[in-house]
Amino acid sequence: MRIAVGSGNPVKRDATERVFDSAAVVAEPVSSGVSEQPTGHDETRTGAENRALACLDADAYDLGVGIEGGVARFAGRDDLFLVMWAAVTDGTRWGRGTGPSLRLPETIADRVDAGEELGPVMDDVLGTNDVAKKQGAAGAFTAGRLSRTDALESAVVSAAAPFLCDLYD
Ligand SMILES: O=c1[nH]c(=O)c2ncn([C@@H]3O[C@H](COP(=O)(O)OP(=O)(O)OP(=O)(O)O)[C@@H](O)[C@H]3O)c2[nH]1
Repeated sequence: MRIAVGSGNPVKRDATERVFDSAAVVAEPVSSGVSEQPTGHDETRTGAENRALACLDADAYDLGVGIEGGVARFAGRDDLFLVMWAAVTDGTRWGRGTGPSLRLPETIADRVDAGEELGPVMDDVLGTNDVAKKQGAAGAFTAGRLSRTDALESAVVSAAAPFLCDLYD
């Protein structure tokens, strides 16, 4: 079984390795086909699906895993959340799932609403470099209690459910 994860970001590979046999996981950086900072669940989910399919096809893998971070509001509410979607496919069957949603502090939400990408905004606010490849916004907002790898692991294992449980067949 060979499994591709469609990103060069090490936290996405780590999250995928926690769910599947780690020796089988290969990082394949691919395009998400959506904007750098996806907005809304639909665009974020589409980015995860595009990555899963693109990396599956990159080198005849058995499973492709796509992970996408985005920002989204819930119906009728003003506050903006960091959300994360994962998709898993073998080319025929699909699994999709989300990780936790974390409310963005207002000053950060305002900058993302104005068009900035969350990762660079977080680096600017925290005085860090590439925080999205380390603890992530999730780690910063939870004082290290929930790293980005932890959060993305939840999304990947949720998306993997149809490949883990025969009730979906
Ligand atoms: O889901 C997340 N959990 C986090 O804790 C987190 N911290 C920062 N970000 C940022 O959210 C944007 C979209 O993420 P993203 O998945 O499209 O891209 P990425 O740049 O991280 O990786 P990739 O494009 O190389 O695969 C990017 O600006 C990331 O920096 C997070 N996203």
